[in-house]
Amino acid sequence: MQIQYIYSMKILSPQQLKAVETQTIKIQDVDLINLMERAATAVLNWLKNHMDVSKNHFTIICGVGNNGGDGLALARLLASENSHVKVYLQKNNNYSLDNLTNQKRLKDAKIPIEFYDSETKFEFQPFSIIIDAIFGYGLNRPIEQEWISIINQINQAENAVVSIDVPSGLFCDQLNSPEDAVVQSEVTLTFQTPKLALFLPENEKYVPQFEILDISLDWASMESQNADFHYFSMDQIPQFHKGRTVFSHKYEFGNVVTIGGSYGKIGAILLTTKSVLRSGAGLVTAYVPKCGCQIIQTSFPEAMVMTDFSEDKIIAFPSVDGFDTIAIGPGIGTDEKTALAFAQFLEENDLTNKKMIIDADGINLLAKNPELVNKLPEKTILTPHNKELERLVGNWNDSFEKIKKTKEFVQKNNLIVVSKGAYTQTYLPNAQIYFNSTGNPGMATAGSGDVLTGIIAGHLGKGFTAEEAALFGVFLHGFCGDEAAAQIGQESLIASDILNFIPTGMKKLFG
Ligand SMILES: NC(=O)C1=CN([C@@H]2O[C@H](COP(=O)(O)OP(=O)(O)OC[C@H]3O[C@@H](n4cnc5c(N)ncnc54)[C@H](O)[C@@H]3O)[C@@H](O)[C@H]2O)[C@@H](O)CC1
Ligand SMILES: [K+]
Repeated sequence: MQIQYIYSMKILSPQQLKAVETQTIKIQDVDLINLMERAATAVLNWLKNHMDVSKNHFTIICGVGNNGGDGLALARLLASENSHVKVYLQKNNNYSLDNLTNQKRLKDAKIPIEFYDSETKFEFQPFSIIIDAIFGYGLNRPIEQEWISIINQINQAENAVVSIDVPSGLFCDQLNSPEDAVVQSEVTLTFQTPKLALFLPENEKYVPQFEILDISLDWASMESQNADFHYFSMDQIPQFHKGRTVFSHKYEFGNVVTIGGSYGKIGAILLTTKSVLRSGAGLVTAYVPKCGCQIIQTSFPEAMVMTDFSEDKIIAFPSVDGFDTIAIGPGIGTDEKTALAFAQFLEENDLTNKKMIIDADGINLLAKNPELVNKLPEKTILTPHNKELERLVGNWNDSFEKIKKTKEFVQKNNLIVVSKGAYTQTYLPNAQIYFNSTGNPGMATAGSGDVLTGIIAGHLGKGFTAEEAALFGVFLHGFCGDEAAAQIGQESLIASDILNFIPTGMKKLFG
């Protein structure tokens, strides 16, 4: 089978989307009305995959532009599937051309349209699904005062709300102010490529989840746009598969050392070390305080163990001469002696050709002594939580400030930062930022980050570049967490489950 390699899905601005739309129309020799029909059909198909549309009632609230046009076209398609539809359209004399065309098509199909204005009181039937098609990416100012009651009625209704393309009132690439009126969707069905706003924690109440619907916009036109933000999803996976051959031996897949653990926190470095090997690396050695030796040897015989001469914490780092990949941090603690040993390690070793990942308390040790950042080998991967990241780059007031500060930090120091959370953000030194597509809230659990560190270290060992290991490691971690959640649910998911599902996840991805 010929595998089509796709490097990334670009996250485009409204202006870029408009440009892609125009180029698609030209290249594919179609009209906008055809793209609108594709969009409405994609929404219809999504609905059909999730429910029996003929047994459902839909209240479709349309605006005056092309988002509204999508809603009108959807109303016609749903009616032809014998759904019950109630169509509301904003009273106006400035409709877009294709909105007008779809109004006519509804009239021809004898589907009534009820016009609303700012005074209208909607009567939502119980259980009717509200389709929000008021504004899409064309929003260029906050929704005006007089229309706020329309949005409020949607938000206050008990009904489920599905937003088309973007929740109405939400800006695609800037933050709304908290007092703006924005539709709170259950799910947003966004066309072709996700919009930046959908990833930002500030917008969680408007977009708790989204799905991307393919409407076959011209791929080359999308690729030709300059974008700083990308979405890393299934499409990028095949290129990351580096398989084994019959003559492969363990020394080809890296020699990784994991350095961490302290009394009471040996579990963290154990999870990391196991994940390294489960990810397909050849050899792994855990470097732990003496108290960790027996624990690791007993529960994970495949690992080698070296011990510090201290019983309960690391106070001297090992020689890393024979290792190509170094993972530092899980369970290591922030004791003064450990901090000193860490500083000495970075200052006295030539790490130029080493691949390195630092997590958890390793990051806190760095933050305590910020000039140590200069001693890290290039493209060292740091995997902080927000609190740990703040210690490195300073506080931020909103997502855009976080993005700016982290981007500067990464570029200045030639590092990679994996900022963990929903849609984990990976910042590459070339200023590109990737949002991850896998994972679930059940993975916000103790030890989950330790598993991620091991997965990334394992892939570094296997010969992935730092960029590949970070992006794919984050994806795989989320993917295995999703597999685990599918089997055992999110609520009781623990980090060992993510680890135990690495084989299932890898097999599912690569066969
Ligand atoms: N991406 C694509 O290629 C396609 C997009 N389509 C749809 O087209 C939408 C974009 O359509 P439009 O550009 O017509 O824009 P919208 O339908 O989002 O908005 C309509 C118009 O309202 C005006 N407006 C903006 N902010 C306002 C405010 N606060 N109060 C009152 N009026 C305001 C603007 O002039 C804007 O053009 C997408 O979101 C999507 O739903 C599809 O129809 C077809 C293909
Ligand atoms: K919308």
